[in-house]
Amino acid sequence: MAGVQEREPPDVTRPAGISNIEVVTQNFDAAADRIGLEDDLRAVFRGSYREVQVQIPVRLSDGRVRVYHGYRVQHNGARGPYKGGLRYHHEVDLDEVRALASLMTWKTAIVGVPFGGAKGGVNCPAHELEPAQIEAITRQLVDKLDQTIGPHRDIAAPDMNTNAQVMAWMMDEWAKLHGHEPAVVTGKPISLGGSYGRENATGRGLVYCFREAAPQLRMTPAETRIVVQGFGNVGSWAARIAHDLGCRIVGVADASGAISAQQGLDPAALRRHLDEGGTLTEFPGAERISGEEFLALECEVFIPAALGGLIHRDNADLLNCRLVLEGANTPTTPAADAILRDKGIHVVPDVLANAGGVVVSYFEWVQNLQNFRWTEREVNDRLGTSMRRAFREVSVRARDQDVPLRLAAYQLGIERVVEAARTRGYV
Ligand SMILES: NC(=O)c1ccc[n+]([C@@H]2O[C@H](COP(=O)([O-])OP(=O)(O)OC[C@H]3O[C@@H](n4cnc5c(N)ncnc54)[C@H](O)[C@@H]3O)[C@@H](O)[C@H]2O)c1
Repeated sequence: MAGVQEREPPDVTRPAGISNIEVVTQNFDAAADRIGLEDDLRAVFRGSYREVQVQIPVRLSDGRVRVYHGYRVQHNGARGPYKGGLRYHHEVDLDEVRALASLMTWKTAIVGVPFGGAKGGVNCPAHELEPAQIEAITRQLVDKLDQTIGPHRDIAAPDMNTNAQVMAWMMDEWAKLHGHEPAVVTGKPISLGGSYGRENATGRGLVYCFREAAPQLRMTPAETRIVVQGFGNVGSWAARIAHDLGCRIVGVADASGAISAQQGLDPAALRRHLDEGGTLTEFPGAERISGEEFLALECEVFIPAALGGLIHRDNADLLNCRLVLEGANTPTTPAADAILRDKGIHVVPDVLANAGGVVVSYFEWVQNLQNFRWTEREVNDRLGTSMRRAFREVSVRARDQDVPLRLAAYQLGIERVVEAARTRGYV
């Protein structure tokens, strides 16, 4: 299939002029071509099984009512209950949620957890809203998705601008309608049945992937400089865990700007600085740099952990690293992927690299269903086992077929989902 062309992005540090759904569809088609997936089956997996859109009116502090849209897309449930995060962001729309739901289908299959793929979102400007308004939006969303979600139907988790508190409100609202059932969401606070290790699982999973990839690329933690784009849950935990391993964090960007520190910065101190109300660019001991300088920072590992589409046709050539570990979903467009490949930069794709979150979400769900809590050590060890196995299976496929890890990962994921759907008689 001819690739979808990227439109002109506004500047090199803004997302690409190609949507998440176009990126996911191109990646899916490339893998479907390689495994020779028939056109009729392709049509099933290119679309979603169920898409729900609800209206969420909220009264703001100025007394006006503002109407937001809430979405839940269930892409495919052949391998188990639907599973996927919930994103609050003013740019959320149905196409973005569709793309992220489809990614979840392949991701759960690649790491071997028995879930299907789903995603949800509300197009609200989360940073401008009071906690009480976020709570009201969350409770309305659960009421309106009452028949769509459930512990054996569709289980939500945090994503951009949602957190353990939002999951606690979801669980509480669900309990009013159906009785106490913590397994309806994952990523909950520990006090409400959350799992040890869930909060940092995605970042930890990224570091497990780094540990697998490093020997193949002759890298050692002590000689590894890391640049992190996005310093929220995923980026800040990946930075802290990699720093503990001995890596040097030499650049960080968030929505407010970018900094560099060739001698390395302490990501735990940076997290505290931000939590106490400081801004990234005022962090002591680091130099404020432009978005373009940030992308061009010399390092071994670049970790995109913010929005989709931030590495695209017009800025991929700036990257000055040996390995991209995709913490964010769809951070690299297909055109950028090709540019990175030509530059000899390896990419551990989102569907593998950031799967640690859904793996530990699965562990949390299992613990909730068993009413039994594992220790943090058990959770982290089991996460390591899952990530190592997935990384090795994808690497073997990539090596045997001489294809990039992304293509190999999608092929494995699609094959597993198609097999489950066929065996169940769904297709
Ligand atoms: N939270 C999880 O468990 C999880 C799991 C898998 C994938 N992801 C993906 O990881 C990404 C980040 O998720 P999160 O939960 O860490 O979100 P978050 O809201 O905690 O953090 C997002 C970070 O990105 C920064 N950011 C936003 N726009 C930016 C820009 N243009 N340039 C640089 N930084 C920018 C924000 O300032 C913030 O630091 C998303 O793509 C999400 O889908 C998250």
